[in-house]
Order: sequence, then C-alpha cells, then structure tokens
Amino acid sequence: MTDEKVVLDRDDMRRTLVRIAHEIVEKNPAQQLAIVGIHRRGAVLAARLHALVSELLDVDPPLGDIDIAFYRDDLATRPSAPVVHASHVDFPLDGLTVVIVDDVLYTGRTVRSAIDAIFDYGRPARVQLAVLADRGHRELPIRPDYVGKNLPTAREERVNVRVEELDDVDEVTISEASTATQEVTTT
Ligand SMILES: O=P(O)(O)OC[C@H]1O[C@H](OP(=O)(O)OP(=O)(O)O)[C@H](O)[C@@H]1O
Ligand SMILES: O=c1cc[nH]c(=O)[nH]1
Repeated sequence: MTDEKVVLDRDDMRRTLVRIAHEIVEKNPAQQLAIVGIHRRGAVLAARLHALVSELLDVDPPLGDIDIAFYRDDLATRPSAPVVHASHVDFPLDGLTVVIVDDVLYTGRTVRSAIDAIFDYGRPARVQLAVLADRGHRELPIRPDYVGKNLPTAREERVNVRVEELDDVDEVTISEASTATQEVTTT
C-alpha cells in the first residue's frame, strides 16, 4: 500500500514555476542569464522554466543540463557504477548568472556537485539556485534563491517530484516513513 500525500498538484506546479520564472526575471538582467538543470527531473523543470522566462524576456537565455554523477562526494564508496546521462552546456557561461535548477533540495550535496560541474565549463559571474521543493536537512551551507515550496519533513520521509515528461503525471508528494525506501539508497 502506498501512503503518499500530494502537496503540489499539476496546477500548483504550473503556478509555482510561473512565480519562480517571474522572480528570476526580476532579479537578473536578461542578457546575463543562463539556466542549467540537473538530471533528470531538474533538467525537465529547467526546460519549463526556460520556456516561461523566455516568454517574459525579449531574449532566449541559454539552456543547459548537467549530470552530476561523477562529481558526487560519495562516488568512490558507492556500491555500483553510477548511471550517467550526457550533459549539454553548449554555450560559454563565463560572466553569466547561471541559475541551477533541481527538483528537490535536501542535504545540498547534489547542488554542491552541480556547482563543481558547472565550473568545469567556465567561470560564471554568479550561480543561483532554484528548486521546486526544499525539504530541509541541509548538510552543507547551501541555500536556494528561488523555492517553489518549503516542505518540513522528517528524515525518514521522502519527497517525490513527478513530471509528465518522465512520469506521466505532474505532482509532488511526501511518502511516509513506511514507504520511503528510496532514501536509504539515494543519499
Ligand atoms: O540535496 P540532496 O541530498 O543531494 O538531494 C537532492 C537530490 O536528490 C534527488 O535525486 P536522487 O539522488 O534521489 O535521485 P533521483 O533524481 O533519481 O530521485 C533529487 O533529484 C535531488 O537531485
Ligand atoms: O526526499 C528526497 C530526498 C532526496 N531526493 C528526493 O528526490 N527526495
């Protein structure tokens, strides 16, 4: 039996991304902006944010996606080889404000890896962070600039972001401790 509580439905997600897009545009000059999503659901959300931001601006900011598997701080100690997706950062990001996009912010280790990965492509002027859900429990000094929803959680719970492009549904749920099995293997 699945014991999940829906905390954002499809409409909530759409409204939330529209708000974040407005915040990004308000905070950054159009010509200096780039958006980079973290595989996999962060990249999907980044593409949606990019479409919204492009609608609001006269210019189409560069969009990229990165896989952070080889930058993880636990790479050497993980039991199996990571599944790696291709990264696409096909533009010079020197001097730009790079907005990293991810679905969930938890310990902050994925974002640390993403920052590391981004600096392999150049030297951005600044890096900002947009996340759909911030569930707390940070283990590093990382704080998002744009947050869809703050979700206070117990460590045993899991926040599940699902997107139509990959999961056939747009929703954010919280799994109760009894069904939060993935957390053990992914953090
Ligand atoms: O702040 P952190 O502790 O790094 O956790 C956040 C990350 O965890 C999730 O990925 P996960 O590794 O669970 O894999 P998934 O993308 O397959 O869900 C999520 O997509 C974030 O990228
Ligand atoms: O709850 C969590 C923790 C890490 N990653 C997720 O996607 N959800």
